[in-house]
Amino acid sequence: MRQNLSAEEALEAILERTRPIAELEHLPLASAFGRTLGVDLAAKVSHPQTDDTAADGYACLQADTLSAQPDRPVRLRVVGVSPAGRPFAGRVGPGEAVQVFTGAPVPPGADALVRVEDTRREGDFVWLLKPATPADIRRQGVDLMEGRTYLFKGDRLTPGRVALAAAMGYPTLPVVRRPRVGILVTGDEVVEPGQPLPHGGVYNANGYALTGLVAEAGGEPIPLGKANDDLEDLRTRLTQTGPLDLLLTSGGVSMGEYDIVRRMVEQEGEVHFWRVRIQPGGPLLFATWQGLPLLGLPGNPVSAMVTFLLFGRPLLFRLLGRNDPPYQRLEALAETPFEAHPTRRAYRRAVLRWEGGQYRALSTGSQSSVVLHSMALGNALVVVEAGVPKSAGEVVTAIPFPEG
Ligand SMILES: Nc1nc2c(c(=O)[nH]1)N[C@H]1C(S)=C(S)[C@@H](COP(=O)(O)OP(=O)(O)OC[C@H]3O[C@@H](n4cnc5c(N)ncnc54)[C@H](O)[C@@H]3O)O[C@H]1N2
Ligand code: MOO
Repeated sequence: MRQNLSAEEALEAILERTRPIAELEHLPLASAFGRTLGVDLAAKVSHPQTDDTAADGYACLQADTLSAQPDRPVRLRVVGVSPAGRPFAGRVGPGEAVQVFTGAPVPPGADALVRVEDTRREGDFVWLLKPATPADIRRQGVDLMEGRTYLFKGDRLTPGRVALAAAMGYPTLPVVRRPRVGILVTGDEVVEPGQPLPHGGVYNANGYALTGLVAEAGGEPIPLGKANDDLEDLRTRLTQTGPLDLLLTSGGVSMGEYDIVRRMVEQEGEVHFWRVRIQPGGPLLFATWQGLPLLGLPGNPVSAMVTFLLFGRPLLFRLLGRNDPPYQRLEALAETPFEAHPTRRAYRRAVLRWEGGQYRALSTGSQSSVVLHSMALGNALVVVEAGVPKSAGEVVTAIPFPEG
């Protein structure tokens, strides 16, 4: 078992043991938002399918119209009308024009367009007050070329990408099956909200934090309830589940004799690492137990959430095969000091706001791992390297919390 890893070493150890899920599901477009595309997708059609018009007006031969001016308009004979979806069947010849509407294919023979506001209609004729130009012709394939790949395996399906898949002709999309993530909280003292709180008890916050974080990261949260500080209870709850891709536990990973998650995986599994040089989240544990990866998150609510963001979310992204980074980093101006830890990298909770053309980071106050309200009040972590405190006015690196 490796111990006291840096955050980078811990992340690498997790990712090198995690393979993307190969199973795909085929979903209708409207159900695919937020999912991860499972294959590269090539356009089934070109868009525009053929050269078409970008404006309402008259299509004609540019050469006929070069001398047109408001006081010396050029007259053309209108030989047809073509709305979008109804191409003109004939051919435009010299001295002729076809009235077209936005999205109509450019009539054969025509090479330019004049907008309707630059014309005057008179019966079967139209007066052009300006020369026609090709500027309002949209070229075939300027958006999509048939056969070319525009969406890639691992792309998160944003509204723009689902719309593009629709434009490319796909009614359904192959998406990666969501990772099934079992979530187990541990601790004799942990009580469900709604129950009376016994002396020394604490309401289960972590189970809900992790359910939300897993769903937001693209996983399927599977709550496994709570195990008491008892090996048998823990084992039973972790085995009475359907198939899972990952086990997340909260609590029971530090030094105490009741730290049963750690004891169980030490006895019955393979511990890949325990303890990372970060704060909060120092006691983080990663193991394989009964063939399943198990990420043992520390019980303090802030520690559980921060370690999920830094390690659990990248693990889920790897299972999904996602292309985008699991979290962003940006620079911000510290508005308050951010304390360092002497030997570990600290992740301080902060309120990040955009003002005066830059991000500014303000500490949420007490940085104790028990202060869960710092996660509700704050919207980012400020990274403080070991032994290097940040003063107000310095530039810091911030990791915004993912939306959702
Ligand atoms: N002697 C040492 N003690 C501790 C160390 C250490 O290095 N040496 N590390 C401390 C750190 S740092 C952390 S973080 C915690 C992590 O401990 P565990 O993961 O074993 O967690 P527990 O002891 O079970 O619980 C810690 C804390 O969190 C509360 N908790 C637990 N589950 C929930 C839940 N579902 N919802 C809300 N709150 C929860 C629990 O009541 C405890 O207060 O260990 C330190 N100790
Ligand atoms: O690291 Mo513990 O995670 O400080 O509370």
